[in-house]
Amino acid sequence: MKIGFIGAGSMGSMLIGAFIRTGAMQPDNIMVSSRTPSKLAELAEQYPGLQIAASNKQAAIGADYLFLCIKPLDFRRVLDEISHALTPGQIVISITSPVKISSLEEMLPCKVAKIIPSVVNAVGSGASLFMWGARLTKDDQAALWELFSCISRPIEILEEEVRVASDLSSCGPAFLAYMLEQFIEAATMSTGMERETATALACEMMLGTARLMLELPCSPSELQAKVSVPGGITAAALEVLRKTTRGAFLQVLYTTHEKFAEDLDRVDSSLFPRERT
Ligand SMILES: NC(=O)C1=CN([C@@H]2O[C@H](COP(=O)(O)OP(=O)(O)OC[C@H]3O[C@@H](n4cnc5c(N)ncnc54)[C@H](OP(=O)(O)O)[C@@H]3O)[C@@H](O)[C@H]2O)C=CC1
Ligand SMILES: O=C(O)[C@@H]1CCC=N1
Repeated sequence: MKIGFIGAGSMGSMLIGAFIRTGAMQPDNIMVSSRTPSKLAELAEQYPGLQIAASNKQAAIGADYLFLCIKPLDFRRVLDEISHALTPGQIVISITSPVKISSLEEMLPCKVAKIIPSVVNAVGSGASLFMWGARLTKDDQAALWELFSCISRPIEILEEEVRVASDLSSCGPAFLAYMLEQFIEAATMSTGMERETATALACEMMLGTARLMLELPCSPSELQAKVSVPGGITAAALEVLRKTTRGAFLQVLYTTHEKFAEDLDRVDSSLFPRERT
């Protein structure tokens, strides 16, 4: 088994670490290439046995799975480097939402899957969003599903809904971290509570909230009702929160979708500069 990774940035390193820690991959089976050699050296030091490729092409040659953990506008260059080295039986996994599966299938001779991870997969939590390319067999799909089950909860989505799904699953940790930051800041500033204590309380609360909603299960409104004693403190504070944040997430989604539409155009022009411009 050979597993190639191109791109050892935030997500490439996260996936490698998560797969190794759960035993889903052995370092000896992994070969990584990236632009900045120091990041590769760090990974090799962290995971003895992990192989550093001299080029993207070397990472691609013979890989059963080849993960492309690069940003949208880096695809053209990387695909040019690796496309002739790939063969029909290999599986390329792209983790990048605005690069369409059909574009990858047009440019590569192999099978393609689009799987969007989330930073929280680092702790075996969160979802991974699955979109299948047309050339994958049922066995390929089952094997990829099993692999990602080791680090996440795989969820199949339509490629057309990748933006909103990624907003919830992959951008979501940043959005919620921002809100927790506000909450913690308010707690420490208004009462003098230690930041460490406030952070621990907020994090435990967030973990428990998500678990309760999934495991009871209960809806967000049901959970609000459970905590809000009629005429009590939570109900009063929720009113303030509703007034001050109403419509915020609509604005958030509007922003991500607008940026995504621009990215789709930019990626398309970079992948097919002559044909489609
Ligand atoms: N961050 C997140 O939470 C999530 C990100 N994604 C998607 O994953 C993709 C990667 O994101 P992320 O890891 O955060 O980005 P990073 O910038 O952290 O990582 C990208 C990596 O690709 C490397 N790279 C760039 N060009 C080349 C090249 N020509 N050959 C080889 N390596 C190259 C970069 O090298 P260098 O170190 O020199 O810059 C960098 O290490 C993006 O498309 C993003 O949308 C998806 C889900 C969640
Ligand atoms: O910020 C970004 O563009 C990426 C996409 C999903 C999470 N991070």
